[in-house]
Amino acid sequence: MVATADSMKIAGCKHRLHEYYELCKPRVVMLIVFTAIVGMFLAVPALPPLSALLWGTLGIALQAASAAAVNQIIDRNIDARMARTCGRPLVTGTLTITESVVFATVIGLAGFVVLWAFVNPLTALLTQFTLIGYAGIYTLYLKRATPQNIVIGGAAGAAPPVLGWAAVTGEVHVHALILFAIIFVWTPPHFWALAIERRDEYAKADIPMLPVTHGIDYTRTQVLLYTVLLTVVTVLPFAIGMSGWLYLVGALVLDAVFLAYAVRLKWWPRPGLPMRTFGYSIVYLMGIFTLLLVDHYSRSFRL
Ligand code: HEM
Ligand SMILES: CC(C)=CCC/C(C)=C/CC/C(C)=C/COP(=O)(O)OP(=O)(O)O
Repeated sequence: MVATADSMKIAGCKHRLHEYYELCKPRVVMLIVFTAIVGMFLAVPALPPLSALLWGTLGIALQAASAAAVNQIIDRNIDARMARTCGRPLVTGTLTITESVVFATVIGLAGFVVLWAFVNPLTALLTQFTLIGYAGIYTLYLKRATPQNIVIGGAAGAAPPVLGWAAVTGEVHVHALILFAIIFVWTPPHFWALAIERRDEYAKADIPMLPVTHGIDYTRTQVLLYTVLLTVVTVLPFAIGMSGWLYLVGALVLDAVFLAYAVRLKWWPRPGLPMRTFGYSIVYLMGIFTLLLVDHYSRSFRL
């Protein structure tokens, strides 16, 4: 009997820990942190200092997780109205608002202190602005105000490689801004592919996402146009000598597949294609940043 009560307590504890984990949007944050780490490695010809790498990664991850938690606190009523998000901890009530606010504040402050004390003030401040950009400007205002919400708000999601670069060098380099541009232009096709699939849910929740305000066909056109622009932007690292042939060839293959998805979505749409395009967008971004990294070291060490 005692053993059963204990094991129930442990199970309850594990469940709550899992809910805090979900509050951080862990899979999105992992990809965000990956792009920041690539920014750190690209910032120097050899290996970045271990201290900047470890503390920088920890600080950026804590602040990104805090931003995601604040997003869920602010959006709890919207999340409750959409099937995709109605299982979130603040909607189901497994976490209270107070618990979530305390959690988001503690990890956000911890992230800021880590960056300020062990990395550099520039990275701490830029990461804090990024948090405010996503949790404050995008979530609180843009998301509810304009169908261009994710184009403007995308700047926050695109900042992490710049943060990683700044963590290692203490400056914002033009090469870091090219990494920013890649994620910035990638965000609309990433999100609008999903929004096409979830159009009715956004309409129900009164969120002016592009497929709700301008229709699905117009959104498909925008996905295609941004994917074309993305192809151009992903050639820039090669064009300015930041990356080599290995990167260029790999990036063009990834671009060709993304374009094929976008073209099919526009002229040969069928059920399931928007979600497959969305899924591919994630593979694509991981692929582009992995190529940048591998190409960088293949050139540094003349592999
Ligand atoms: C304003 C910018 C962005 C918006 C509006 C957005 C929107 C979304 C949405 C709504 C989902 C949830 C899909 C679902 O629940 O099925 C999602 C998933 C995802 N996003 Fe984004 N995203 C943005 C930026 C980013 C950035 C910058 C990254 C990474 C660098 C990213 C990586 C991911 C990943 C990895 C997933 C899959 C998560 C999972 O499997 O649970 N997103 N995005
Ligand atoms: C380093 C740092 C502070 C980074 C912060 C940037 C960050 C966490 C960006 C996340 C992008 C994202 C998941 C947007 C979706 O929000 P949504 O509200 O439209 O999606 P939802 O409906 O799934 O909640």
